Amino acid sequence: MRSKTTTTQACNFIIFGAKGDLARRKLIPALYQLEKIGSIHPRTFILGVGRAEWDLLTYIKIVRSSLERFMKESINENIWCRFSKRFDFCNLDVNQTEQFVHVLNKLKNLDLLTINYFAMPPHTFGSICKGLSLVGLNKERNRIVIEKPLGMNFDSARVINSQVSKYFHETQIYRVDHYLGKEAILNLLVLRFANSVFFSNWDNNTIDHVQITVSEEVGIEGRWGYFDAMGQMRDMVQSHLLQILTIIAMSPPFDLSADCIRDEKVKVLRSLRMINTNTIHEIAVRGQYTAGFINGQPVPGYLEEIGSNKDSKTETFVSIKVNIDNWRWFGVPFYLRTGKRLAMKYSEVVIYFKKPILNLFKDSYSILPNNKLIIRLQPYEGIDMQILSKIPGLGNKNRLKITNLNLNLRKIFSGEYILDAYERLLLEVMRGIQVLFVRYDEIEDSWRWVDSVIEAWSLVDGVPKLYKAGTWGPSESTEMIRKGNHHWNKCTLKYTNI
Ligand SMILES: NC(=O)C1=CN([C@@H]2O[C@H](COP(=O)(O)OP(=O)(O)OC[C@H]3O[C@@H](n4cnc5c(N)ncnc54)[C@H](OP(=O)(O)O)[C@@H]3O)[C@@H](O)[C@H]2O)C=CC1
Ligand SMILES: O=C1O[C@H](COP(=O)(O)O)[C@@H](O)[C@H](O)[C@H]1O
Repeated sequence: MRSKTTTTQACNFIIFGAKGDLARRKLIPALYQLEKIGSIHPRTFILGVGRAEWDLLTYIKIVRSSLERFMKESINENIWCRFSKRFDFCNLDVNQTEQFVHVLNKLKNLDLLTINYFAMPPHTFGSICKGLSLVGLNKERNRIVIEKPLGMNFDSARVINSQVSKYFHETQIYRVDHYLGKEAILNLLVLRFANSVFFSNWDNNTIDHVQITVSEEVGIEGRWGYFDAMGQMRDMVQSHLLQILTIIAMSPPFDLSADCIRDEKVKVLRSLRMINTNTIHEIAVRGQYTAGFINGQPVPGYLEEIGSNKDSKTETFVSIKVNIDNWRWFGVPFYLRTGKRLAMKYSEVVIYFKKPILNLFKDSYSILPNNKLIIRLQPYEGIDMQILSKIPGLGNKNRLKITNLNLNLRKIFSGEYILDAYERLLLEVMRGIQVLFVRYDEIEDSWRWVDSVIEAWSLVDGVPKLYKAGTWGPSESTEMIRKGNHHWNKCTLKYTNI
């Protein structure tokens, strides 16, 4: 069984950077899946744009080979027949803005709304916007989609924001953070605001601390140049982890409109306590992986990766204690942890509730453990609630045990089609809904805080702590959280009933 199909209005969907990795790996397969579930309007037209001198036939072959290579399933010929007819290709160097008329000439129906997806490096965004405006494709109903990294600090993010906002209004700009397209992240809003048990127990009166872990098994996958300039703080914390944090920490929006939700997220970002050279040692750890084993296979260290410059001090791991100085969260640490080449690919949010103020069960537990709400984001989306229960039986003593209420969302909703992040995000752009996209001020405010961390690191010592690939990061990370009398939740897929 599939979810009900969501249809979208007809559009011209232009992919700038059609030859690139993002277009081939993510966008083409996502568009095909939307075709498959009937979510693309019959009159929607897809135009690839790039510097390659391809004719239409060559481009169609590239589209097909992208599906063969990057889709998990094989191509259905009926769907392919419909899908492949939508495409055309336009040869263009986007720096030659006077040539954008060629793009316009390729569009069969100028009455349709145009969605411009910039699968291109950020330094080209200004030219593309200018070129589009020269041929009138920045009209009010048209949209642009841009991808991270949006800058590498506050100043460069501002430059990008001002380049695009010169030609497009904020309501036309869709900034992708693909984590916002993940089903489990969307479910956080429902969990928090549709369930009074959580809604009314979500602040510093009831919550002790929060942990957010996004661990990866992959290394840098041949992206040395990009990654070494960024590091895990800019690549993952500034975007995905801070987005998860804002959704967990935001106050209830008064409706589900994009601006209402984003207003609340921005308030959280503005409340993040800045980091400085006095605090950095105690609350932040950065690491870099050395050679080790992932799933039993040997993997090289960061400095042995292809393209490495051997003495890089870029971090591939970050763990950090974040303080939110607002009324709801003052005194509740949010611990973030993310790294490449860790023990397993696993993302979760763990909410540790406060312990009861009196312990009536000292015969079983000298100190009662916290109730934990574990929200598993990937893989195997689900929710676990750990509570204490009495072990059945006679006897004078109460014997208690931590038990687990487990929701495996994939199993419960096994009949439903779960959209992949890019499928969801492309659908939302076509529907014109901006909730799952990041507003300019979220980008700028998250950079402001990230800059404070990176600057403090640059002013203290310059070396990341080493950790072996296949572990949970440097021992200093365990030490950092232990200083707050906490310890990292042991990531496990034990309760998922896969
Ligand atoms: N790949 C991914 O999964 C992700 C990528 N991103 C971001 O998306 C952007 C694109 O990434 P990715 O696809 O990996 O990069 P690639 O280098 O693979 O592709 C970029 C494309 O841009 C084209 N291009 C560059 N300059 C021009 C120009 N002047 N005129 C026309 N075309 C031009 C290139 O064309 P040519 O082939 O002719 O050089 C190339 O096809 C980057 O900012 C990246 O950080 C974000 C998230 C995920
Ligand atoms: O944006 C990025 O995300 C990926 C991780 O994404 P996921 O969906 O596989 O969890 C990360 O590997 C990459 O470095 C980063 O640029």
